[in-house]
Amino acid sequence: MTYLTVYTDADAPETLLRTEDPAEVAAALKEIDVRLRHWPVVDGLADDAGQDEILEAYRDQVAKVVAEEGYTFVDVAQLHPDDTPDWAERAAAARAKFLNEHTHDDDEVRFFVSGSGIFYLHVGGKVHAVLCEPGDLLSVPAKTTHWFDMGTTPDFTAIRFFHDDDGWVGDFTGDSIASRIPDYDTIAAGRS
Ligand SMILES: CSCCC(=O)/C(O)=C/O
Ligand SMILES: [Fe+2]
Ligand code: NI
Repeated sequence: MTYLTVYTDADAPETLLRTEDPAEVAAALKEIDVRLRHWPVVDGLADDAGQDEILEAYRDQVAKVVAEEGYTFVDVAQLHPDDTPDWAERAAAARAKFLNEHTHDDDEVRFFVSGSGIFYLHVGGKVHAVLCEPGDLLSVPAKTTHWFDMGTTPDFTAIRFFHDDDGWVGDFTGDSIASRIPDYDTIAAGRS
């Protein structure tokens, strides 16, 4: 279930809202032109399922979004804890890639197949921290300033939709706001 926390973007951010109520979450996101939909989760997909198997499992839903919204490239981003010696290093590098505020020329449309992660949407003096979980399809308009935190122990699989065949391209704003807002680990731990 999606968990939304809203903060002010002040030097000392204040919490304005915390909710898991689906209607409240959807309404708060609609105010900033962000769309949240839900797809039934396909059972039985292993963490080590490959991209083709994942896309096949959601073939009909993906095809509908592609047809309706004109995406030309769809991929799967995923990271799950393993016992390889370089896991901690790879996890930290993957986390760091998205951890500073950035924009995209394309929409950010992501479907959570498994695990979780938080999209922080910085709009109109507020930061909406959207903790996405399996079944959540989040659509963020192009140019929205945002960042993403997968936490110190990343564990997620997400389908991503692009209008650009180059896939993920981010423009970093240089704003340090991400360092002032509670991170994934803090928000997840404080969720009651
Ligand atoms: C959960 S998908 C990986 C993160 C990503 O694609 C993005 O653009 C974060 O801002
Ligand atoms: Fe992004
Ligand atoms: Ni996992």
